[in-house]
Amino acid sequence: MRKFKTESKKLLDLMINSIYTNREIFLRELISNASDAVDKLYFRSLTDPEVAVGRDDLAITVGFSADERTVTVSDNGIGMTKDELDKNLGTIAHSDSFEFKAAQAEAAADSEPGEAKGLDDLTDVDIIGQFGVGFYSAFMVGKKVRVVSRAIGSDETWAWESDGVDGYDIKPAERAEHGTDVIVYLKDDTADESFGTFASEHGLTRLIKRYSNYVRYPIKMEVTKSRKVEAPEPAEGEEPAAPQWESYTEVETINSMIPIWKRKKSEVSQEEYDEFYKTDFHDFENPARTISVHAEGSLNYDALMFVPSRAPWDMYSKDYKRGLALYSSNVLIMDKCEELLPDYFGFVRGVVDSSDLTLNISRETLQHNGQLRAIARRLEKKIKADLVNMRDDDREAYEKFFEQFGRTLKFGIYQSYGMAKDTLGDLLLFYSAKQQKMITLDEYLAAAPAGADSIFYAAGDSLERLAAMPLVTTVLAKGYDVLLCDQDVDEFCMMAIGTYGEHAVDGDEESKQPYFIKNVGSEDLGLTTDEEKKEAEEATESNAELFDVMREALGEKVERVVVSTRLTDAPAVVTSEGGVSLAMVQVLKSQPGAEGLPDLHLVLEMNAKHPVFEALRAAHEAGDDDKVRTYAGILFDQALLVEGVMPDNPLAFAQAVSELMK
Ligand SMILES: Nc1ncnc2c1ncn2[C@@H]1O[C@H](COP(=O)(O)OP(=O)(O)OP(=O)(O)O)[C@@H](O)[C@H]1O
Repeated sequence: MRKFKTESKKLLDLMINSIYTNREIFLRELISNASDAVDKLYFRSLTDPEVAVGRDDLAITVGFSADERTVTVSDNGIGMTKDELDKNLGTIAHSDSFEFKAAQAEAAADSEPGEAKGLDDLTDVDIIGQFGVGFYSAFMVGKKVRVVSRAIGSDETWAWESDGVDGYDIKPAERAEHGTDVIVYLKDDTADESFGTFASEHGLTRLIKRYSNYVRYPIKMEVTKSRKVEAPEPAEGEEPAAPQWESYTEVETINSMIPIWKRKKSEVSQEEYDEFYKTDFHDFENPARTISVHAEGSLNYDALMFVPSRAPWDMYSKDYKRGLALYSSNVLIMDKCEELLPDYFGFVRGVVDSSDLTLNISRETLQHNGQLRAIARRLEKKIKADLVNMRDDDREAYEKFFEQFGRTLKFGIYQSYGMAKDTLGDLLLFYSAKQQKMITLDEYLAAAPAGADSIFYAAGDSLERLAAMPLVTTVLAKGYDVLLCDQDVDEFCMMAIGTYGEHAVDGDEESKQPYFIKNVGSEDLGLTTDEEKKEAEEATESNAELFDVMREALGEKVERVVVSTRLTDAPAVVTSEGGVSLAMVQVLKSQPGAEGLPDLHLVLEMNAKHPVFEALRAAHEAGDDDKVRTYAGILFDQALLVEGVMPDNPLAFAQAVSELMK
């Protein structure tokens, strides 16, 4: 027996047991090797007139025997001589494929222009192997592996055999033509693992489809089918016999071969894209958008991405895993590569294929992901551009998209503390109280009165309620629009955006200022003239005694009672100082771990022109402060109710109102 030419058996052991965590990938590795072997032969046929094989003759065959517990991967590729078997399979981490690739790259660099010699000229050749370890993954599932190979142009066949522990034997064998059979003798089943399941039609077709669907040579397998047996015509008067079925076998190509993402967009119909999306991403609806990218240059990759029509049911659960499927040279590396998508575009599904990636040894994780990050950045730009197109060219579709995924975009801004606002800000839609439809921030600004320097919004839990809120109606009455925000994330998102775009100050193009995003319920909107402010301050002062009584009656609930500058119809309103609005506190309260909430600084603002205010003054002047206290409580509670907030003590409110009715 020959010993493995590696420093220690430990390396092999380590490899089999630790590098690959996922045992089923052994088939992917063996098929990739077979694909490399046929690719090499094809390459040889292009340069060596002695080798007469056509591309159509080349194939990979997968077979199994349930009784003998074997899985076989065969190819009619380049094959290996006795020496090559020894060198390639006897030395761990020796990759002939890698050397082949390097040699071709060198040839390409040296060749004269127009001289088709290097691998780069032959885009039809695409070698997958590079580390010289993939083959050994067969020992993760096999107790013995036998490789029968005949090199092209040789009349000798040799069989390499090993149990993957100490070493291997190479002995003469028989094979009709050039190529290689790798026969894996599956390990015995254990209580935890059933290796036998690999030796089944279902098990193998599943793995081929999953990992090797886009290998560019046909992967053939004998599959069992059933057909109806032609029954003889029943004799006169006889009932026709029940239909009989028989099973038969047929060799089928299991993989689909041509990756749809490598085809030019102009050559693929939308129906084909839709079918691919629905089959591969298990959706029953067509995608809302299809984004196909073919990049050549410093980074080479193909990407095919889809925006689903509907958010998957688990989209907003913490178990949802974002990511694009990552292929390298047509072989699946990873189902969901998170690094390829930012969180806020996590709803995008799709595939990226790049032969440029430096894969680490197990191909399951990527060692140097600088390239990956560069691809991710470009994909992000593509997705953004596509969404902008949809927003501008197909507004109805965009609004549907936003209904499904707008929350994700808003979270993206909030979670990035506003950093992502340049990417996402112009994609947002909010309900305009004035225009009564969904609009973008830019559309808000375009319709704003001359000189406007802010974007106003109101947050709460229902659009109807928000539209009727005095805080909103007064701003509308002044000719400004208010964006009505009814999602829990809205106010957080607005605060994270903070400012948006910019405008010239007093017509001076040199000095630009951003538009401030302001909550009508918690910020000075800058809509009051100095005179109005002064008037309100004086009115507050002259009613100081009355307001003291009211404030005391309300205890801790309010910081101050003042005359409002913003009210038109309503008798009173509750606003908040310090940036945290009433609506936001409601959202925070509903979250788990709501303790430690920021202190609210509430202000009861009174409408000095409202008859209720007159009634309060009259009661106070008549010395009836009990009435003042009751009214203060009712006013405060009803102002909360108008904003959709439940008073602390609804019963007391109801009793006070009933009392008044008597
Ligand atoms: N079916 C095959 N036909 C011809 N040569 C093969 C076959 N399978 C393996 N080899 C040879 O054995 C070498 C080692 O294979 P192995 O799978 O361990 O590494 P690799 O394919 O080069 O790299 P990787 O670890 O990235 O898969 C290959 O480079 C190739 O030269």
